[in-house]
Amino acid sequence: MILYRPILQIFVFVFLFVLIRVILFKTGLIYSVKKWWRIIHDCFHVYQSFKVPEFNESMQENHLYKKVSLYLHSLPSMEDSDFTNLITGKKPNDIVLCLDSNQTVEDDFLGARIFWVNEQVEKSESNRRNFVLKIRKADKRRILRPYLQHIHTVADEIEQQRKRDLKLYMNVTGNNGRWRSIPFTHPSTFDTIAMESSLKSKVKSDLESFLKAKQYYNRLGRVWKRSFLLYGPSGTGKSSFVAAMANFLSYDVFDIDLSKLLNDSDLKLLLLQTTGKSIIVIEDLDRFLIEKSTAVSLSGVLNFMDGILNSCCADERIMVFTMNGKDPIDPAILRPGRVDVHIHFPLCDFSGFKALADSYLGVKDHKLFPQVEEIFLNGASLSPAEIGELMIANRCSPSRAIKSVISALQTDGDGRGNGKIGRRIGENGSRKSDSELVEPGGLFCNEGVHTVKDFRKFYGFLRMKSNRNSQSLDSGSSPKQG
Ligand SMILES: Nc1ncnc2c1ncn2[C@@H]1O[C@H](COP(=O)(O)OP(=O)(O)OP(=O)(O)O)[C@@H](O)[C@H]1O
Ligand SMILES: [Mg+2]
Repeated sequence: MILYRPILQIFVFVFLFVLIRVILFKTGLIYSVKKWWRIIHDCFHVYQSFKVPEFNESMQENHLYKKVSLYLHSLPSMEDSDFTNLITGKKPNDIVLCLDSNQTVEDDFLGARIFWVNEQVEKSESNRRNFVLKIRKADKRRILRPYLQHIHTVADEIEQQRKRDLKLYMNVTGNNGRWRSIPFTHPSTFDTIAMESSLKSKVKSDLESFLKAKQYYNRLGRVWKRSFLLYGPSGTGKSSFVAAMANFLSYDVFDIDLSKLLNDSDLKLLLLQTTGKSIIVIEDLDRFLIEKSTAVSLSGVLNFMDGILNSCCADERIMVFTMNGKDPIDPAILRPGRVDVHIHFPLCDFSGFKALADSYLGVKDHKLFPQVEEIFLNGASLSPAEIGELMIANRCSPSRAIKSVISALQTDGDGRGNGKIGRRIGENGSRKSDSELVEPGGLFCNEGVHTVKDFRKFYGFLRMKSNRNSQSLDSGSSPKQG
């Protein structure tokens, strides 16, 4: 009888509605309901799948795979997944979400629902990974292309952001083995370095295969590190190469200045404070070893090179040592295991000159090239830094730039390629005072530096400036570059 009364009916209805709502939301049953609803709904739709494999048929990396991975890991819906992995990020306090194998992530684009499955196929020895995109056939024509474009854009932005966030750490005297960091903004990439292209590709694939070899190193009982020795005369691109490696890997750089360390334990302390996914650099190691201008003992350096100190850290480390020459160095220091990859940075030859002319002057061929080639064949050579600066100084006129390189090769560069001269820029004690006389503004077009002597003054000035910068790091000056 009571139920027939309309007011009570409404009251009971509202009460039940609120009760069901509270139960659904409080218990999380709403998610199950939504899921079932979707399953039923999907029965009335036809889906189409697109696979994005990690490698193509010739086992080369599929760049789209990396972009999709970056994109998916940035989706807010990752947090709403039923199951996902939590791992530590690049910085010690970072926790990032990481897709689990066969996990499905949902995305919305222009009103269409899209599903991504992180597929892992275990085939005998090798693990194959794919992302599978599932999209309704009805939505495909409308959204597939713009959606893929959207992924490209977002992934590129994330990549840029990551690069922007890279840090250059330097050790500072009297700071108890502590690091000081500044943003790492060095623009050098493997593309901007004039070097044999096959060597560049080898280094890139060496780095990539090292990054994937964590389990392999573990199985062998080895610390997951890879050491590179970059050696060659001054101004041949060693420091630029380190920067290119960091940009390629998106790794932070820890630049250890041995002269600022007070003892071996300082070095240990510094190493223990480095984070994973980083490049640890010691520049001019030969100078420290020969001149003994550091308080760190040889065994301290060797322990560092062996990776014993790094063994407490599971994350990968790349170590890079630069030297002007490895001849005066005890071969034990450079034995395999301590240094895995040796890369020689020679003075410029004709092909290096052409690469520099292409990037600095935008000139692929020129009527003066045969003359330049002949001079190189006669054994003349200059460092890429010297040639590069002459080109920058005369960049408004490629002919004048090439002529200035020719005259520099004929005067200062004669025989350097044969090691007859081989003098390092900066060895000359009077260089600093010379360099102060040069106005950097005077380098530009028309008033350019035309001889290698002028250039050396300028280069000395840059080196001196960069030294000043690194000394005044505490006051937040720009990073040491080059
Ligand atoms: N192979 C190269 N390709 C393009 N640019 C180069 C190359 N080598 C040197 N340079 C240019 O010359 C300048 C000096 O190079 P860098 O500092 O890398 O030389 P380096 O070998 O580290 O010298 P040093 O031994 O004196 O430290 C940089 O501005 C860089 O752009
Ligand atoms: Mg250098």
